[in-house]
Amino acid sequence: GAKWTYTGPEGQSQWPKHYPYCGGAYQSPIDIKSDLLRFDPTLRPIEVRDYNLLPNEQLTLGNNGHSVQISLPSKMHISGLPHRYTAAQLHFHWGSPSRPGGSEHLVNSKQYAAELHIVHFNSDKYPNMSMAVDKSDGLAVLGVLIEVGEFNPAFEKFLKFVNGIKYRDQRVKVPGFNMRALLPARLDEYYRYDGSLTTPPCYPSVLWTLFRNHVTISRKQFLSLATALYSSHAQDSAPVPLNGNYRKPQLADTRVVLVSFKE
Ligand SMILES: NS(=O)(=O)c1c(F)c(F)c(S(=O)(=O)CCO)c(N[C@H]2CCc3ccccc32)c1F
Ligand SMILES: [Zn+2]
Repeated sequence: GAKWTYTGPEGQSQWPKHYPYCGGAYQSPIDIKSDLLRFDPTLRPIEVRDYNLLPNEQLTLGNNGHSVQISLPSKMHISGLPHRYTAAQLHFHWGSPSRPGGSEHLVNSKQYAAELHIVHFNSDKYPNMSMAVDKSDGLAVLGVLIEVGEFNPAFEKFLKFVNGIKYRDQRVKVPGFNMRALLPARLDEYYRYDGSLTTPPCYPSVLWTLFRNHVTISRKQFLSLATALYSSHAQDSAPVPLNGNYRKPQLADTRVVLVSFKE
């Protein structure tokens, strides 16, 4: 589609001009405030299946100009939701060295340093992401909030290759690793709400699961994410740094955020 950015003349306030859903209802991310929460005892622990990839199962790590993404094998999936959701890709949102806040979801107006999204599609009903992406029951995204703190060995499995994908449309193969290690320990504690893609075309097609507990990466790891990448092509004369790739919180309207945990 047409080019869009997070700031500037094609920035997020302009997205609805070319992508009408971006100005519509059920938009993500949101600021998850206490007064929106409702405890739901029927919310089961998230069960991730076949997330433990072996080194010989190579993954494609890429810079798509909007984020750093890893394409995921279709054996990876979530069970325990109303339908089976098959993994498609994971990507990140982060801030910049000068403004370290870069998560998309906020919790009681606290913005974290970064956020991981693992995108899945409803493979019970749709053959692939493209057919699922604009359906109200099409997608399920797992969100993990990221803080700067302890070094994270799981993140290092791909962060050590980011210098090979500095520019838009560059891709490298990386050895598979245990994707479960990217998630927090407790998969039974999470926020759940109906929302959208946080990038154009902003389809309201996402069942959001944001884990209650954050994970950490070291300052050095954060800086490699926030300083290594460009949203411009290698041959472009003016390199455009890729950071601050997060959408601002959208109106919750009448939406309730279900929580799987008390207090
Ligand atoms: N925050 S989010 O989860 O809403 C979200 C993104 F923020 C994001 F950047 C991407 S992207 O593919 O890296 C770039 C623009 O689509 C996707 N990609 C999705 C949307 C469309 C599509 C098609 C195939 C594989 C993945 C995706 C995404 F679902
Ligand atoms: Zn995302």
